[in-house]
Amino acid sequence: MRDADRPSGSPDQTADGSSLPALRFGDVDPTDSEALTRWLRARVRGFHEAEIETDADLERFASSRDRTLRAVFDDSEEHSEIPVGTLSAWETAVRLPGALGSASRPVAARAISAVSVAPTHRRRGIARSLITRELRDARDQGLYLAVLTATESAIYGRFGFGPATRGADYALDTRRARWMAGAPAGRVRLVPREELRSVAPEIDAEAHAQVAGEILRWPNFYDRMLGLTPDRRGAAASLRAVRYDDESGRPRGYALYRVGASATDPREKDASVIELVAATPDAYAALWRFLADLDLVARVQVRLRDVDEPIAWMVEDPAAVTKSNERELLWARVLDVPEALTARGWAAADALTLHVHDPLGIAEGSFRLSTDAEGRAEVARLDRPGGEAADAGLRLGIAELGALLLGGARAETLARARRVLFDHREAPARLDRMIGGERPPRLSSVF
Ligand SMILES: CC(=O)SCCNC(=O)CCNC(=O)[C@H](O)C(C)(C)COP(=O)(O)OP(=O)(O)OC[C@H]1O[C@@H](n2cnc3c(N)ncnc32)[C@H](O)[C@@H]1OP(=O)(O)O
Repeated sequence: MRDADRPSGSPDQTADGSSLPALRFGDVDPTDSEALTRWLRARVRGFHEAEIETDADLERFASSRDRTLRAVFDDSEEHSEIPVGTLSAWETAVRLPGALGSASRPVAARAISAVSVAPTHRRRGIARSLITRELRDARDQGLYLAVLTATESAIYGRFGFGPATRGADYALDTRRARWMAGAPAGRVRLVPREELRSVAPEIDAEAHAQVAGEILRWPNFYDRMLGLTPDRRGAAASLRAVRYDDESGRPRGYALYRVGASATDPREKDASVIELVAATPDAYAALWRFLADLDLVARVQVRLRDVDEPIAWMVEDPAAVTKSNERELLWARVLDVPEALTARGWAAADALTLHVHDPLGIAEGSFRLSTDAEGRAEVARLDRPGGEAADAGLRLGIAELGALLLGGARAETLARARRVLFDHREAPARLDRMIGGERPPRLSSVF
């Protein structure tokens, strides 16, 4: 490779271990458009997506310019300027549960995405090396949590990620929708999509504070969601936006939807909801009623909602609502146990010992978790594991702790699955009471 062809950025070191010879790990400068394009070509190749050919294709990945782009290069390749491995990372805020009854708390976390390896280089440990480095780097930067959404759920448990939120899809049969309560007093207005751009982040912030699990959405997220970016303009032509204003005229919710031919019956139409965000129960009810009342529409379909979405309780006939495709979405990886446990709010005062195993050795240890009636926790590292564990102690992996942290999994269930082991039978239930669980955590977007 000629020097001029060398990828920009600064490959930092040779790969670790003899299993990865001739590979260089380095960061790509996202402000160098040629280097960024090469990185993106590797990324789309890894995900089997269409090649990057036009500026509009590049625009699809505009958020990459604000991220740390990791790359692995193979100098023995003919086109060695194109990475054989990619990973992107950025600092985000994830919402952890607040103390009982209070708002969820945004805490800093490393978000990881775009993990891909060239089809020619799979199963040689490249992804393992990229992910392990990223987790250690995040911990060294003082972050105590890493998060991702996965394409395949079998991959990330081995790196200490636990499934932390679950979501489900719903369909409402509009012909069977008879409402249990009267219509809210506010107003639903059809608005140009551009108009939602300024209010959507505010409504999101209010709605997301009511649940754990959401991550901070980035500016380009809104532009793309609303169809305002060049690559989305065509598809956005059929996108409609509505906003709900409460009685005082304050925007409290919005929905984005499109009406199209039904997948199940060509004579009918479905409303597919791209986004429905409600900061109040009135906003939620009004937006659903608006969607269900749309002429020509036989079904309203929504994706990635709560696992116990209220819509089924709003209609007389619960069978008018079909739930499907329940699945995990956010994966959480604890990098520092005391910091992560003290960052969330707790629901009951108690004390337990946790013996945490970490296959990567990043956050391993034994800890005494004490919570008080105000929802605060103190966590002490135990120097002599075992010595203080005469009381109820629990043994669990770091992935199980990640699943429990946001309240999306129950220690009792994990104990029955033998993924949480206990000295005293009541210990898992005590941990569950401390964790609480007013509303299951939820993430509404893939990243
Ligand atoms: C957060 C995100 O970005 S999610 C997106 C993930 N990327 C994709 O789905 C794109 C298509 N797939 C790929 O590019 C690659 O196959 C990757 C990134 C999933 C894996 O890359 P590889 O370099 O082959 O993985 P690597 O060799 O490091 O394997 C790491 C471990 O994961 C396991 N693994 C890798 N892929 C899979 C899979 N698809 N299903 C189950 N296990 C897997 C390996 O067996 C290995 O296990 P071990 O270390 O315990 O023995």
